[in-house]
Amino acid sequence: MKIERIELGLLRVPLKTPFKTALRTIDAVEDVVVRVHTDTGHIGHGEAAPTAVITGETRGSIIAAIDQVIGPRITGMEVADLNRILQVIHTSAERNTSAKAAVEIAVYDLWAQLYGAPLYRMLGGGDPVITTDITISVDYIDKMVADSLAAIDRGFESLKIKVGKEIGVDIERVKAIYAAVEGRARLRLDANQGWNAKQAVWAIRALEDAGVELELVEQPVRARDIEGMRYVTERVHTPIMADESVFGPAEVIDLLRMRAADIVNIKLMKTGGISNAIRVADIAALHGVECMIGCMIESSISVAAAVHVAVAKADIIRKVDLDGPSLAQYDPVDGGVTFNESEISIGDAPGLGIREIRGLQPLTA
Ligand SMILES: C[C@H](N)C(=O)N[C@@H](CCC(=O)O)C(=O)O
Ligand SMILES: [Mg+2]
Repeated sequence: MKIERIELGLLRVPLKTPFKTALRTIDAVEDVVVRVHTDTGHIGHGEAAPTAVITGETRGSIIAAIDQVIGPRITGMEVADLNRILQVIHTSAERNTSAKAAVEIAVYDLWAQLYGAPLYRMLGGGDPVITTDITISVDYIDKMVADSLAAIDRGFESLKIKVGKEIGVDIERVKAIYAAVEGRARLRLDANQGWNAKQAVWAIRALEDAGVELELVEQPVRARDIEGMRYVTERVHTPIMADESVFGPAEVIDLLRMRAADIVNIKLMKTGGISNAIRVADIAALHGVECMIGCMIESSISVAAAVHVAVAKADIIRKVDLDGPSLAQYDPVDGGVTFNESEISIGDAPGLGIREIRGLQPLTA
């Protein structure tokens, strides 16, 4: 099975409600889809989310990186030579992690198809059913309480509450949600870099003192402020999770050596795909640190790949934030992984199992 050409498309799926964080507001999945064609007629699927505020990538930069840099280098290569292809993808450019992720995911999809097995089995196997949390956007307090209760009605038992705006209001937001859902859902907070280190310690201690039980607080301070991450981690009881501070293996080694977080959030769009996601998980495990697997605003193409990784690395990846498809108005993918609110399950189809993507706008051939 040889790679013949790479086709790019644009996918737009409106969200049920605008997704609001301390970093941005967005109302649709607007991702670049990769279809890697082979001489056997098999097609591998991948997806890249342009999240400029986190990875620095835009739709244009992703298209250019794949079309002009990564694509031409892997064309003609044998899918069976997976490790060589991965090396070419990762040495073809610095950064551009979402562009690399999209191509890597498509190549892994083909590699598993080549051997006729679902991808998670090729990655080591596991129980093909997992449970995700859902994100509650930062908003007015009453709206966040109502959204949290609606999520519980949909069957979600774990809520990821976005904060990181007006710190005093953040504390009130979390107290109000906790009072409304206590005993019915676990709460995780994600400040998306919105606080500084002293503010974070103050806010988290205020919540601890008020008896609010939090499973974790994600990325309280600026991505580059690793000292700040350590400052917060050392001073609060609540576990602190690194998200934007950690992209790939090198950052996770530095961060964990400094003991600057208790948990690591792995995202394929930050690691550059599956191979480094597995490395990050293994490095975290060596440090005795557990991981979450998360996503950007992505559809069920790239999130499916993250699900396969989550299943295969379930011993280390103990928390799941793969709610992209649940936030979207519909699932544009036929086949693949089944996203049924909080429950996500993988079938027996080879690779990612994607048969068709509805509404894909072709870009190049
Ligand atoms: C969608 C997921 N639950 C999430 O919150 N992901 C990111 C933000 C993604 C984005 O802005 O696209 C996170 O910070 O964890
Ligand atoms: Mg986050």
